[in-house]
Amino acid sequence: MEQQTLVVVGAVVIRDGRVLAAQRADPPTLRGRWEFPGGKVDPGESSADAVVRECEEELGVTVRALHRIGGDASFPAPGRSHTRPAVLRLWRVELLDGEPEALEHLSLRWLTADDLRTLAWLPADVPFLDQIAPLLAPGTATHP
Ligand SMILES: Nc1nc2c([nH]c(=O)n2[C@H]2C[C@H](O)[C@@H](COP(=O)(O)OP(=O)(O)OP(=O)(O)O)O2)c(=O)[nH]1
Repeated sequence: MEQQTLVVVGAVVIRDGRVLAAQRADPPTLRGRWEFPGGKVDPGESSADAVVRECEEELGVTVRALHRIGGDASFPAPGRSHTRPAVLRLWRVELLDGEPEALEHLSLRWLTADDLRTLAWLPADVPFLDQIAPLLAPGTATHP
């Protein structure tokens, strides 16, 4: 039987020329790697709704989904979902209320264009960096 694709959404939050990156706490194999905050789309949920929900759960903030950035990037599905195809889908979001906090991550950083390449990203995120860099201020952040 054909398996339904697992869609993971990531939120691209940009403020003052910097994009928010989040450092994973788990699972142990991914701990310490960087990603865009987000997670799996629930059955029957739109990816836009999922990115809003995940920002509330993981960062404690209210956002509005604006538009997608790039296409779907395939990656090996996590954990017990490994027999299903999986894709990462990024949404640019607008921060409406709250200050992002690392409620489920090890840490958060606001990155300039030059900072972007210095982190150990999850592999599926790397192809998106070329599309995100032009949206950011150049230079290295003095306040990580
Ligand atoms: N959130 C997020 N996950 C990513 C990115 N890139 C990437 O490969 N992934 C992978 C890591 C995980 O294997 C999977 C997302 O799983 P997750 O554990 O964050 O999902 P979730 O928040 O729904 O968690 P859970 O309910 O299953 O515990 O997608 C990214 O930029 N953001």
